[in-house]
Amino acid sequence: MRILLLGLDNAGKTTILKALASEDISHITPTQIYVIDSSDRKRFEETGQELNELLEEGKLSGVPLLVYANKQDLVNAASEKEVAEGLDLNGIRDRSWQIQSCSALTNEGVKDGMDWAMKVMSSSKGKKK
Ligand SMILES: Nc1nc2c(ncn2[C@@H]2O[C@H](COP(=O)(O)OP(=O)(O)OP(=O)(O)O)[C@@H](O)[C@H]2O)c(=O)[nH]1
Repeated sequence: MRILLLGLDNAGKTTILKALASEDISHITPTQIYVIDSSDRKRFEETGQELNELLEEGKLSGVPLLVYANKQDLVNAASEKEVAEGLDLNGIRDRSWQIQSCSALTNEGVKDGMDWAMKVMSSSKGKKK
């Protein structure tokens, strides 16, 4: 049971981990979770490039991807749709993926992302070697 929690510096990974610590995540299997600081638009291109490199990593091939559009509590946060467009997520065709807006600070949306991860992993159980 493994989750990769990735993202640029300052995206909110540690804060999401802390938010998740109060949730039951004992049933999660390999899922890639990518964290975006939705308020930091000038780094969308950089974070998109990093994500694309990860998607090309052979060891992560086919691994479901959850993108947390974090820091939604900030007034200047980009919406889920804007983040998806900024990172060209609609071009991802080789795996299940989902974007989830959240605020690790207020805990909003964090569990919804995990619920998706659990659902997608339980439905793909047995399909992987
Ligand atoms: N407003 C707001 N701030 C957040 C949120 N999540 C994280 N932060 C803040 O953003 C900063 C970076 O958060 P971290 O959780 O340390 O980010 P990280 O991705 O672990 O950063 P690195 O250790 O640099 O890789 C901290 O000041 C957090 O308090 C959020 O949802 N909303």
